[in-house]
Amino acid sequence: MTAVEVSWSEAGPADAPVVVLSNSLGASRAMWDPQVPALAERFRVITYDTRGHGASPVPPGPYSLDDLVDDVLALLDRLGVERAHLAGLSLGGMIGMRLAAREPGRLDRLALLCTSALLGPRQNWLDRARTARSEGTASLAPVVVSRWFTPGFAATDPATVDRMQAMIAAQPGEGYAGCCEAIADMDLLADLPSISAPTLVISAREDPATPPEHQQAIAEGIPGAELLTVSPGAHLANVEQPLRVTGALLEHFDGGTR
Ligand SMILES: O=C(O)CC1=CCC(=O)O1
Repeated sequence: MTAVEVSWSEAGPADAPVVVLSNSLGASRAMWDPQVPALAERFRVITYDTRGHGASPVPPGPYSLDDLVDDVLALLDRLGVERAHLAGLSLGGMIGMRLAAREPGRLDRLALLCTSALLGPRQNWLDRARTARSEGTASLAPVVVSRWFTPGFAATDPATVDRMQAMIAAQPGEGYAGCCEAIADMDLLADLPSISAPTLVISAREDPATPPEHQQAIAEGIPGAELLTVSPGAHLANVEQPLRVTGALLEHFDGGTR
C-alpha cells in the first residue's frame, strides 16, 4: 500500500532536533498532551495521527506495520527532516522498532513505551478487528480503557479516564480494525538485534495489555537498551505518570544516561 499523508502538528523551535511521537492503537496524537509542552522547550516536537486514527486518512484495511512505517517516513520527507528521535507507545513503539530496523539512518534515539515485539494471540486481534468494523470502536472502548489506567488512577481522576474512553470511541472502526490487523501479523523479534539507535524502554508494572515481560524481552534484544519501570502505571503510562515519563524522555533524547 502507498503511504498516506497523515495529519500532524508541531511545537517547539523549528531549528531544534526533531522528536516524533507515535500514538497507541485507539488514540489520537492528543494522547501526548502531557509530554508536548516540556519536550517543546528543547525539541521540535512532531505529533501525528497514525493512519486510521484521529484526523488522518482511513484507507480500507488491512494495514501492515510497514505501511505505518512508510507513513512516518513520508511525513519526515514532506517536512524535510532527515533524522529524528522517536518515542512510541504500544502500536507507536512497534512502528518505532520497525522503522529503526528498516531505516537506521533516519533515526537518532528511540524510546519504546508499553509495547511489544510480538503480541499474540493473532486470532484475538482478528476478532477485535471484526468487532471494530461491525459494532464500532465505542463497543470496545470501555474494556480497552480499563487496561489503560490502574484502578487507583481511575478512582482519583475519572475525568481523564472518561476523556480517554471518548477518544477511543471516536476512532473510525475501519482504521482501528486495519491497525489491529497490522498487530496480528507483526513479529519484530528478529529485528531487535539489528536496532542500533540508543534505546530507552519504558515499562509500567501494572500494564495488563503489554505486561512488563514484553519490554524486558525488547530490552534484552536491542543491544545496549536501557529499561525503566514505572509504578503505579498501566498501559497509558505517559498519562498516569506524566512527570516520570516526560523526565525520562527528556534525559534520553538529550543523550544522557540514568
Ligand atoms: O488495546 C490494547 O489492548 C493494547 C494495545 C496494543 C497495541 C496498542 O497500541 O494498544
